[in-house]
Amino acid sequence: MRKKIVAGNWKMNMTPAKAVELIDSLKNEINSNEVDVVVCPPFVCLPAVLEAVKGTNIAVGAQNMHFEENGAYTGEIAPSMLVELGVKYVIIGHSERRQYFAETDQTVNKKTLKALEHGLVPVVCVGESLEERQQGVTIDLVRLQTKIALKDVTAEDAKKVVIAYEPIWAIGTGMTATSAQAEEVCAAIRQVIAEVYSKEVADEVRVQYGGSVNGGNANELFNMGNIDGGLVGGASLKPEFASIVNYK
Ligand SMILES: O=C(CO)COP(=O)(O)O
Repeated sequence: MRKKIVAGNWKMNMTPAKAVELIDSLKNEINSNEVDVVVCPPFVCLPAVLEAVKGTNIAVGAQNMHFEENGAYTGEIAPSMLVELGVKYVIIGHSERRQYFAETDQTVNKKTLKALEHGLVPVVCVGESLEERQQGVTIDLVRLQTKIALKDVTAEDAKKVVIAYEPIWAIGTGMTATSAQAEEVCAAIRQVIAEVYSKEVADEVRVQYGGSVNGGNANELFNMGNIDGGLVGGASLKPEFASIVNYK
């Protein structure tokens, strides 16, 4: 049985002080061991958040990292820097990074490989735009994004990867995908993993849904057979995040 995983992507919000306040308000509400809980603050908030979550079940992720070990990449963060802090997860290839920061399926693949090499769990984001959905290419596109992200990843490593299906049209819009739409694509992601690796690997990989998840819709979404939790944006900045984690 796959353990559910609910992650909060804070995006470019919060300051270290505000981050600690949020963790303090969440930590008494989040105490179940049934769900893996992750918060992904901005880089500068990581030390404060890592300190604040000590003694809780909340793990910490980063929102991005570079695929090189170190070097002349002004403004970038290397995997070893995250590992040394105690970060366990890293979001890779969020649609906002693909859209605004020129990330491609190829850089997503390089980052996925590098994260795994460093023992970080990559949360690889895939998903279609509204135009692509209307063109009927959602499944083809998401299959391709998943395949390229996992190129050269071994079967053992692939089991550790989390895939987040985030339809771009559902992000920050309040237009959540229906549970049937989300389930269809998450099932297709699992199917392509089975084709590339095996059913055994596909059965272990966790596939999240992201896009306007909130306290009201988490329950229905997360109870679908192929949806193993969520990647939450806006609602992860509020105490509501606890009700998403405790969705049952
Ligand atoms: O992009 C998202 C999480 O990575 C989803 O954002 P919202 O939950 O704000 O729609």
